[in-house]
Amino acid sequence: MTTSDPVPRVPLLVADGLHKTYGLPGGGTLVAANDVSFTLPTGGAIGIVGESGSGKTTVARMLVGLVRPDAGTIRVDGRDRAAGRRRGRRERLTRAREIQMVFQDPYLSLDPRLTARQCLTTTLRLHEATDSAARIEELLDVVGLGSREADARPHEMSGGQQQRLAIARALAVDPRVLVLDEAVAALDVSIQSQILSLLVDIRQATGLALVFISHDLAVVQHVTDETVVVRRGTVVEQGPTERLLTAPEHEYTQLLLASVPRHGWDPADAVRARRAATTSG
Ligand SMILES: Nc1ncnc2c1ncn2[C@@H]1O[C@H](COP(=O)(O)OP(=O)(O)OP(=O)(O)O)[C@@H](O)[C@H]1O
Repeated sequence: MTTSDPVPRVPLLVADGLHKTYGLPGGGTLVAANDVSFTLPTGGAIGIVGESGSGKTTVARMLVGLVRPDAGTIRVDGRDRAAGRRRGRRERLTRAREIQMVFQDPYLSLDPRLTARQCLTTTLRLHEATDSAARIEELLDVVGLGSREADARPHEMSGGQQQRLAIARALAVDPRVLVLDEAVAALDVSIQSQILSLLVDIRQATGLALVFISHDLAVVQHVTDETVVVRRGTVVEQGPTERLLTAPEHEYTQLLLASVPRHGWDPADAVRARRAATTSG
């Protein structure tokens, strides 16, 4: 795995000034995303990192169209994703093909009644794509699922196998961008690394661009070139992932880094970093 492979510079995805405020049940409002902007080149990979509640999922859901921004635009290949919102089924399918999402909990996102093969067939038919046996075998092969898993239902698979199927389902429609929201957070570390290296391989083989969302800077480093650090809905730092890991400028990024357990790690460092980040607001 490497974070230094050259990527083409053509902007594929441009998120500009995304803003989202939620109404709270007891009255009042909460700003979950405040002027969030970033650019993803064709075949690039960007991380969105922050602690729980920092607004990462809100940004992910805006990208795929599950949450409507109050302000801001999302463009893929220069085309505003909000433009086709009110049009028909074909337009919706086109939009879905641009950006696909993989969620944290594959079990909840998969239909429990369908085998892996049936899941992929259903997705391909929905998108009016070729649902040939060869295409399904190809997708299963890309994510490393064998013939046993092909005929298994989600409850007969491990968490890692379920997440592989969720990735295969997302890839089935040949998306330009894959958004992964805490996609490895629920998996144990050895399975996490398998899925991360699978993503790196897929990106290299297909030129698929990735938006990789995680609370964990250590995880993001394996798959991304650039990272956006979000705190309470606001971008506090953004730059090459390697630079953020070696020379983080903002106290909050320093806190995230200090919180990653590693060789010689002292939890007291994380406590000190949190104190510094809290003092700085
Ligand atoms: N539908 C909603 N209505 C009201 N508040 C919401 C809604 N969705 C999210 N929030 C709030 O917005 C803030 C950002 O939530 P979001 O899920 O985007 O953060 P996150 O960084 O993805 O956190 P996590 O990693 O825990 O999922 C949180 O304070 C959350 O409670």
